[in-house]
Amino acid sequence: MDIHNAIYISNNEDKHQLIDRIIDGGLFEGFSKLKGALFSEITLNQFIEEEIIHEHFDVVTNTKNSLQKSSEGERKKALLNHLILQNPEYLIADNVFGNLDTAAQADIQQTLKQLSFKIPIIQIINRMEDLLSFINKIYRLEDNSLVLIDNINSLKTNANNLFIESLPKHHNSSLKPIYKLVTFKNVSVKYNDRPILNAIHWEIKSGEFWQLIGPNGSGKSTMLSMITGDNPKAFLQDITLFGMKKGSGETVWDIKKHIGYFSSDMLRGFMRSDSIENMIISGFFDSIGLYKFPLERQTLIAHQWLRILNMYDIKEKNFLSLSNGHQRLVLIARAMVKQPPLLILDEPTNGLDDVDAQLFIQLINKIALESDTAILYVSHRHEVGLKPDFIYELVPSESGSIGREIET
Ligand SMILES: Nc1ncnc2c1ncn2[C@@H]1O[C@H](COP(=O)(O)OP(=O)(O)OP(=O)(O)O)[C@@H](O)[C@H]1O
Repeated sequence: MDIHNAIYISNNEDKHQLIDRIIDGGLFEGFSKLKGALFSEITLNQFIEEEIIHEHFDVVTNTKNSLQKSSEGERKKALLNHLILQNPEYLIADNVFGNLDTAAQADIQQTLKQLSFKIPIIQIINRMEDLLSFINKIYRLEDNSLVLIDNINSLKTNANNLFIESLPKHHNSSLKPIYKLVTFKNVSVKYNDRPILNAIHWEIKSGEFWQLIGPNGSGKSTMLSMITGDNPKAFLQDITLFGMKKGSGETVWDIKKHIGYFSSDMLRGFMRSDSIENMIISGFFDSIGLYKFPLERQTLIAHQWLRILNMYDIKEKNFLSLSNGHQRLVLIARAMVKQPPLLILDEPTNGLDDVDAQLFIQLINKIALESDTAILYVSHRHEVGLKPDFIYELVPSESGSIGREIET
């Protein structure tokens, strides 16, 4: 019946403006008269804000939790069901698979396919592998107009190896070397009597590169929050972090000084205007944006990172003027300047386009190869080119997820 369109955009394009133009009917004729729905993280964030302000929730998840307390996957499924119930006359589907595991992807794909028999769907994509099977036409934006793409392969680009400079040599003498960074012994967690993690035994040692995988809701974020010190449930467990037994009087700062952290959510709502250079230096102070005066040594290390990223010449530029992909590279440098024993990357490529995702992966592999920092990379997506040493998988069961190490 209907024609289903996709628009391929890079991280340099203004997605909000694009969505507004679709809704106004400026890109596809007749849409201004129809009632549309937007399946996007933009809509999800609006509902989450509503929940916070009004303390009631409109969108109900499978587990009957609020969106705030739900996993990313649960949120997306709940949002799509909610939107369909509003009987839209067309749907804009943006970053459909971001943060979804394989089973949830198949589920959402199936729901959208059913919907495509009834209403037109416009998909906004920045990863070609995310293209929905029923899409008839693919466009890209050129000078604000849509240009039809005849050959998908013409979009495939290779990010060349751009990070040539070596990483700064070891200099962080304030932390004593620790071999076992994270030890979980028999860790089990429940929320409201619902078992989430079941007897997890896991260890991350110095310099190791781990990927943590598991379907939506299996407890990956829960595991991370117990490492970063943000989850009170960790106090009841046998967990040792950076040589300190959990609950032995350690402060959150004792833990955080060992960790560099990046998540694709970090910049949500970030508006502060600061230079790229200051953004990197702020990693020494665990702030986002610079509020203190740096030491000369700290500035020099930040300059080394600017050269690695090929951004030295633009170091005075406003961080916010960079593309989303380049902002993430800067935030990795920010997380790395203090040479943390552990770098945590939580769904780091969510929302990146193909080229920027390749660049990002290159930088992470380089850090794994050239530094003593251990890496914990949490993601559903199998990233082509990512080279972890070990994979830890959470496998859900009635009595909570069990963990196992699988072949890389
Ligand atoms: N504070 C909380 N109160 C109640 N339930 C919670 C809370 N935090 C998480 N949960 C539930 O625990 C389960 C595990 O959530 P978690 O976010 O750790 O999973 P995940 O593997 O990170 O999922 P995703 O990949 O979808 O982000 C989910 O079912 C979630 O709804």
